[in-house]
Amino acid sequence: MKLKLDNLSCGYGQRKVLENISLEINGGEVIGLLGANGCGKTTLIKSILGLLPTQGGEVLLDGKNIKRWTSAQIARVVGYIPQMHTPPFPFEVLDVVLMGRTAHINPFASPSSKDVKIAEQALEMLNITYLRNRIYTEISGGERQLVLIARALAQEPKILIMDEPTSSLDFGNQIKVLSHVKQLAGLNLAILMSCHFPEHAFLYSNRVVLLNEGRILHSGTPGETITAERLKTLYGVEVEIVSVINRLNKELKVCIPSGYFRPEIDLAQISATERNYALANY
Ligand SMILES: Nc1ncnc2c1ncn2[C@@H]1O[C@H](COP(=O)(O)OP(=O)(O)OP(=O)(O)O)[C@@H](O)[C@H]1O
Repeated sequence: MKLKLDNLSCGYGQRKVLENISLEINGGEVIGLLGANGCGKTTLIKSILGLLPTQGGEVLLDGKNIKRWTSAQIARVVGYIPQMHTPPFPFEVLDVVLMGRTAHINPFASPSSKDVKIAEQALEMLNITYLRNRIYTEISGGERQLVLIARALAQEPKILIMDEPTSSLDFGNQIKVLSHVKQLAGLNLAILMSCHFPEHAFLYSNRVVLLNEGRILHSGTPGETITAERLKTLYGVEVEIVSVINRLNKELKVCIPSGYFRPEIDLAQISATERNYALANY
């Protein structure tokens, strides 16, 4: 299944946030959406999902304008993991995950034992079976994030859209979740994921889209697209991109801030203002 954005413009009321966004996502691909706070990542995601009216252009799902798909049809193929989610009722975790099955269940039917099994498998896959009977409103932000990912997996979507899926996860869970995302792409899911870390995009995405000043600054493979110069344009900081070889002899790229962390500076050799600046930014 393919998701295509054709010259999409989006924003709020009269206010334009993004324009001329054209992009294609195919099964088997992970696309990383990178950009500074407020550049429009969530706005784009909400516009794709029809949660925000578009201001121009088209969103095409398998070649058909998404406006011509019913919400039930969309829910059967597109999974969405929002940045934050506060449910109005204190549901049990398993019930939250079962909500992912809604589009597959007849309107007045209860979840079948097959649905419960799929929901339990999703919990198991993310190693959070221990949360099964906990109350969703009484677990941590990171745990909720994992539950939302389980809910999206239980939905068995063809396209998965994730808004900063690792934002409240600890270091280990970030790696586990992103590795899992990559595995899902291996099962032919098309995945669009906004993220704040270029290194995550290097490690887990096939393509990267850089958003800046309301447009796509560049898109392409992570290696070709994420450069120190473009990160400076995006985030306003100097970084060095360094290649390292891991123990499996695979080349990995890491981004190291430069200009802010300068242990080589001899504090005795610089002015008081420079010293204060260096110490403040150490
Ligand atoms: N409901 C809204 N009404 C009007 N403007 C909004 C609304 N929500 C967001 N904006 C504005 O739209 C712009 C893009 O916001 P958006 O949330 O898409 O950014 P983002 O890239 O997802 O940011 P972050 O990385 O901080 O999550 C920002 O200038 C923001 O202030």
